[in-house]
Amino acid sequence: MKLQIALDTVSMQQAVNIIKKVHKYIDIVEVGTPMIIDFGMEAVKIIKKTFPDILVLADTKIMDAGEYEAKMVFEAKADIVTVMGITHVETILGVVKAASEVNKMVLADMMCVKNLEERAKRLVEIGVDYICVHTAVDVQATENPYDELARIQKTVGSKRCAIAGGITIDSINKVVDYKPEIVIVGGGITGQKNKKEVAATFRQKLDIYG
Ligand SMILES: O=C([C@H](O)CO)[C@H](O)[C@H](O)COP(=O)(O)O
Repeated sequence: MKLQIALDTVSMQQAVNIIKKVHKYIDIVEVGTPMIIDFGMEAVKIIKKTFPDILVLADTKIMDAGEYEAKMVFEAKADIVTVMGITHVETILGVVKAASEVNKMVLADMMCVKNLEERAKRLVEIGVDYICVHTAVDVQATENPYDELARIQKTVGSKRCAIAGGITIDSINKVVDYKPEIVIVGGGITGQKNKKEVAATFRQKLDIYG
């Protein structure tokens, strides 16, 4: 399992400082959607240049103009781009086309998708690399992604699963049994005082379960 740290509501300097602290424990850095709105693809370029050995995911949450927008993301040297699983197949096909041309990857964010299993199968068929169950920040007070993880793991297998949305060191035990390929943690690390120690604990948990 890969640990992805989501950097959402931080400045560029804060982002670099956090990555320096947790670098040895994480596999993927997510340039979160708020950072992309704030800094654009410069955020991706700076992080990729500063930490060339870490995979960078740009959480663009593409909904339209899939090929065009994905090309911009890969030109900025991101390794993974996100597209909304609920959007048109044509848009997702465009994102997949852009990724395949540069041997990069696509994660589909399944937020708000109702026919989860059916849609997940279709997206894998058309070339999406990861299917991410995701509880939006705005509804985390009442919802969580764990039931959807169980459903998606059964549908597409652990290697194609990703999960995000309010995961903490106290809730990681609800995740590891399903062995999702990518475990995405934002506030569960960035919102903690002892970010390095918490990241190390997440790493230890994921490594125990494989
Ligand atoms: O994608 C995200 C959200 O939509 C805000 O952009 C977050 O990166 C994702 O939810 C992970 O962050 P936490 O929920 O704080 O773990």
